[in-house]
Amino acid sequence: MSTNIPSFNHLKVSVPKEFVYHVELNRSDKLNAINKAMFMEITSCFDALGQSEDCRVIVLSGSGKIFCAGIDLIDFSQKSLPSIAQVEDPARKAKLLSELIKLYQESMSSLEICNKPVLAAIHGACIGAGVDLVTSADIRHCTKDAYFSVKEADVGLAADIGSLQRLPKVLGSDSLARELCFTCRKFPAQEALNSGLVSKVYEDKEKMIDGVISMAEEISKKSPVAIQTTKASLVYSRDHSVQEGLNHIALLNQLMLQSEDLVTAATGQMMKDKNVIFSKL
Ligand SMILES: CC/C=C\C=C\CC(=O)SCCNC(=O)CCNC(=O)[C@H](O)C(C)(C)COP(=O)(O)OP(=O)(O)OC[C@H]1O[C@@H](n2cnc3c(N)ncnc32)[C@H](O)[C@@H]1OP(=O)(O)O
Repeated sequence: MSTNIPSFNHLKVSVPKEFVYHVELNRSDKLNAINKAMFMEITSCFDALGQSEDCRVIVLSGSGKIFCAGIDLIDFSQKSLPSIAQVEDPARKAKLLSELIKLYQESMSSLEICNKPVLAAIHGACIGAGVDLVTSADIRHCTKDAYFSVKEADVGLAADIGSLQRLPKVLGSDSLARELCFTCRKFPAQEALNSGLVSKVYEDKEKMIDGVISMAEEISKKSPVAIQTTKASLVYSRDHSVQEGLNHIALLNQLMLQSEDLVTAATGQMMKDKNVIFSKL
């Protein structure tokens, strides 16, 4: 299997199966707290994997004790904010803050913008920016010891990098989303499963990683044209009317239905062939 694996300081990228990339948050000594450098690496990583024809599905997990302890509070409060605080003029200060927020937003959104499905595997705890990150993923599974916490209000800010926008849509309950955002309470695995935040709970991390990689492998064997177009349509349709979504997919498929993948896949189905090979995309 010929693969191009990007390397980063705070992310570990591996290829457990052909076309399946595994991205691990890799700052376990700080419980994978996300500092500015790591925010930027997340953007670069998902942009690169979105472009790579060797990558069809991405698994995202955290190394060490927990999935993610949120934004790196030391980096944020002792480096990023003080450097902006030195600027006196409110308009110029606001411009710098806006750039910083947008940089963090872009990082979290890079999972959603990425044209490959992103499967998040969450263990231990998923706090603050961790929730922003996983609500931007396509599929979430967790271990039975996992909990989630929209922690921003506890650290004195309104969440501004995705949770307030995506969580209500993921949960389907505006009341529950507001409860979690206002109280910052721990939201345990079983409740996350019952409310649809995750779609599967595993006994432990090892079983979860095996299970999620196996699902990723299953998806990776399907037509990349079909999978990437399906993601584009699901993401678009979530924020548009049914008719706008239908118009969008009609436009995409007037192109994609011309792909060789349609004939290859349909022939494979008719022949009951489980090992259909699709060209790289
Ligand atoms: C523009 C703004 C954009 C985004 C904003 C996002 C907001 C958020 O993300 S809000 C959430 C912030 N995170 C937190 O409030 C969690 C803080 N951490 C904890 O509460 C605890 O660490 C814990 C997760 C409950 C785990 O506790 P424990 O098992 O006792 O481990 P610790 O000894 O506390 O931590 C080990 C080690 O990690 C460092 N660390 C943990 N969390 C963070 C963090 N968020 N930022 C920086 N560092 C963190 C902790 O300091 C320890 O480091 P040592 O060097 O070993 O002391």
